[in-house]
Amino acid sequence: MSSFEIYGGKKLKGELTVQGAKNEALQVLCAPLLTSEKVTISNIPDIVDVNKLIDLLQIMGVKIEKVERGTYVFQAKDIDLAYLETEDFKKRAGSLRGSIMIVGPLLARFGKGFIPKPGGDKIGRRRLDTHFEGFALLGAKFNYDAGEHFYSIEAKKLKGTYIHLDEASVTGTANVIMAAVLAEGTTTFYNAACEPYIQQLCKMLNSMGAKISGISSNLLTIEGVKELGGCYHRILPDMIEIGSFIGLAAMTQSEITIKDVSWENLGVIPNTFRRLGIKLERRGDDIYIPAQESYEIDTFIDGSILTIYDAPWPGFTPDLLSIILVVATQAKGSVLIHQKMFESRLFFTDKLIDMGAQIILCDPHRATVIGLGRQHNLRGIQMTSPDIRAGVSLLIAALSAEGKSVIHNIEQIDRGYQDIDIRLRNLGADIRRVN
Ligand SMILES: CC(=O)N[C@H]1[C@@H](OP(=O)(O)OP(=O)(O)OC[C@H]2O[C@@H](n3ccc(=O)[nH]c3=O)[C@H](O)[C@@H]2O)O[C@H](CO)[C@@H](O)[C@@H]1O
Ligand SMILES: C=C(OP(=O)(O)O)C(=O)O
Repeated sequence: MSSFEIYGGKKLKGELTVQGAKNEALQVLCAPLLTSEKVTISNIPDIVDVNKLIDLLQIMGVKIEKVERGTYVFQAKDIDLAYLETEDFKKRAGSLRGSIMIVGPLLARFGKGFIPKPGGDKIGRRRLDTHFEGFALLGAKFNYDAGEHFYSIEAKKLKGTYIHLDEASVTGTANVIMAAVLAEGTTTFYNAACEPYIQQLCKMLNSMGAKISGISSNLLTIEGVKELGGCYHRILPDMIEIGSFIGLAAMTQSEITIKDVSWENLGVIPNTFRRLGIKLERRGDDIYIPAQESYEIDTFIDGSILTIYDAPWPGFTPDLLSIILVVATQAKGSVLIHQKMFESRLFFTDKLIDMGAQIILCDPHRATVIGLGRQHNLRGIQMTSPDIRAGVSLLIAALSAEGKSVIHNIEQIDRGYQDIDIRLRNLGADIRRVN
């Protein structure tokens, strides 16, 4: 297990280039399974989860050619369906969340799909009902082996229909869309998730020949087509990484420019950080964050304490709430953080409390942060990263803290942040990877 050793309290300065979005990559990497033609994808982040999915696709029979770092050509001509019932498949596919999205394309093109209980962050219950309810409405039969935690699904033919999912699941929506594009007839899909990840997937599928309308809304109309062809697709910059960098700049009182962020795809993210009192400017397609001695949390209009909570897009993404929470620990004022979607994502606050932060964990979903307003600094400690976003939040806390911190289990951070230690060192951070 590797660790980061950090000596905090240094102001950083410089420019950061954003990697391609992890959660978009995990979706669009599954789309080449829908065609026998070549699909080129660029801006693929070089991170553990994405590389695991690329390896899995290759073992399944997809021909993969690396053009350069971040750009690959995929061709799914001969897929080894028998491999999907092996122990090796179960082990590999079960080690990340994104593997679940191979099921929709496999079902649509080959009439069957298999998946073990997928991995990903242990941040609370993460059900898959929406995925399989959607497939079942399209006419598929599914079977769940509770002993083996193994899902199998089958359909001779998928038929377009009206689908209204009970919740706007991100990966569930991606999966059902990829099944519906090759179904016979029209699918009307209501309560679809519409994160930029999904919008990007839909645009990519349309350039492969699919007929999806309503993109960026929660009502999609998908006219099934007989087959799809190749395309070129470029992944957007990772909005979660962008939010993490805004938090990093504020916490470490650093002047940082985040390059080429694709502003129009950031939704409420910049304004949510502004509500913590953080100054940030739009400069072309960059975000400029000046060095700020202090920042003060807004209140609601009536003077009551601000609440920041997650919601499906266009609401605030749950993946940035841990970052918001850590940034609030050094603000002036108080804020209630309400993590509605996941019930185990706020437990990392005990580490921040050990570092000297003032936080009341009200229940598994809610934490009140009473900002220190720089009255005193956080202090470095030894800690273990429980999940990807808590991991980066602890990293930001450590970079702002006095003295030495050690963060263990950084595999969690490597799952989603490419070369994070190298990029931080380029800004002047004192961070070292120890194996
Ligand atoms: C690989 C990937 O893309 N992972 C993302 C994806 O996971 P994933 O697609 O697994 O998450 P889902 O969108 O299915 O749902 C996440 C959780 O939120 C709850 N929920 C969801 C929708 C809703 O309207 N109400 C509600 O309460 C679900 O019950 C579930 O517990 O979306 C999550 C929610 O944005 C992100 O945290 C993950 O980073
Ligand atoms: C929860 C996350 O990832 P995953 O769904 O892959 O576990 C995340 O990216 O914050």
